[in-house]
Amino acid sequence: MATNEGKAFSSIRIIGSGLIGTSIGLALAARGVQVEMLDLDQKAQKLAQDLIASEISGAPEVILFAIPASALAETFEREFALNPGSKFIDIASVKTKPQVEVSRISGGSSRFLATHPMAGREIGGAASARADLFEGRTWIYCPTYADGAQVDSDVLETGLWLIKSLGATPISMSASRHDSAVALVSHLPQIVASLLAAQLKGAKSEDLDLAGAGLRDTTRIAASDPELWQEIISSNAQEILPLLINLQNDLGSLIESLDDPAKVGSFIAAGNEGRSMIPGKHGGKAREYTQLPVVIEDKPGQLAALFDECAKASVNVEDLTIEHSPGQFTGLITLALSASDAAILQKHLEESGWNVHAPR
Ligand SMILES: NC(=O)C1=CN([C@@H]2O[C@H](COP(=O)(O)OP(=O)(O)OC[C@H]3O[C@@H](n4cnc5c(N)ncnc54)[C@H](O)[C@@H]3O)[C@@H](O)[C@H]2O)C=CC1
Ligand SMILES: O=C(O)C(=O)Cc1ccc(O)cc1
Repeated sequence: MATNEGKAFSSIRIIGSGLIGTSIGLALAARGVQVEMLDLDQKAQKLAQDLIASEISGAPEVILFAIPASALAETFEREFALNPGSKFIDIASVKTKPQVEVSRISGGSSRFLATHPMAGREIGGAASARADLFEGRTWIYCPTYADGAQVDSDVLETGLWLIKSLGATPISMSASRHDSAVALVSHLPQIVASLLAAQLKGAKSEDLDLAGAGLRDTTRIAASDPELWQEIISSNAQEILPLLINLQNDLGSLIESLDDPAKVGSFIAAGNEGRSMIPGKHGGKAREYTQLPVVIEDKPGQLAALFDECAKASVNVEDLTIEHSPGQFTGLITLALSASDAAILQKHLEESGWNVHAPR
């Protein structure tokens, strides 16, 4: 069925039974799609297939490549020759290279949709897979090739259905635009996290014992797979290079200015500015919410009671954070709401005797 939600399908072969392939397989099987998992590594394939507990009958309607981009050309060529009636999708982290390689194969371009879910984890493998990995995330797709060729509409509609049924938001983009955007928002952060974490080599363990959330937050993705990332960075080097040169210049300026407090402050302020530009998890412009702090007692049922008050006041809580230290008898809940809802809730909580503080 072709609708504005895309074109549903009933069977898929997923080649690559790692983090992304297995996550897609889990989510599709939960929506009733028959899923066959393949992998060069028999153990990975068996684990993924056991987790997904599904099988296909007949030729797959869709073949999805969840493998490193370096393996795509050969795998696509083989599968395309064997399954001329199927539709082909990939999810690799770079998009120009797969499109160029597929377009070398006669008839390939129109049957192949290059896509990239902007979601993942730093730990690969089927064991890390999650069916909800793509919920609320953006997922880029590239319906047009650099030479002007177009992906067939049935392949496109099928890809859109897959993306939407996994809870992601599809974003259409050219492959070159994609590669330039992800150089900044994905590849540069990976490089910086890796460089930062590498500075810890040889550090004293008693120093590392002092590490707080800041070091963990800024180095989480430094745990990523070197083989996968060397390939991503090498194939997008052209887009990454100018960003690294900017970074090198900024680092050089900081080194020159370390004894100038005003200049050091302006580096930190520039970081505040950049950080504030990162949108919410659904993509799009960051929305400013009003933060309403509420101090609660550390006893069972307090959080549920607070949500009950939110329901009574008919306000919509957009987000919340909880700060609580072990041994402390209170916890700080910060609710994110629209400015008008924050004012309504503040009044309601004050009248009901809650320890609510001024919104900010
Ligand atoms: N890790 C992440 O967060 C994200 C990764 N991606 C992309 O997804 C793809 C897969 O990445 P992960 O699932 O993280 O890696 P992974 O390492 O968890 O899984 C990759 C799997 O592909 C298999 N494989 C490699 N070559 C193969 C071939 N020729 N035929 C069959 N199987 C083959 C490997 O044995 C492995 O099981 C990569 O292209 C990556 O750039 C995209 C978005 C996010
Ligand atoms: O773990 C994270 O936060 C990531 O950002 C993972 C990731 C890795 C590779 C991609 O192409 C997209 C996303």
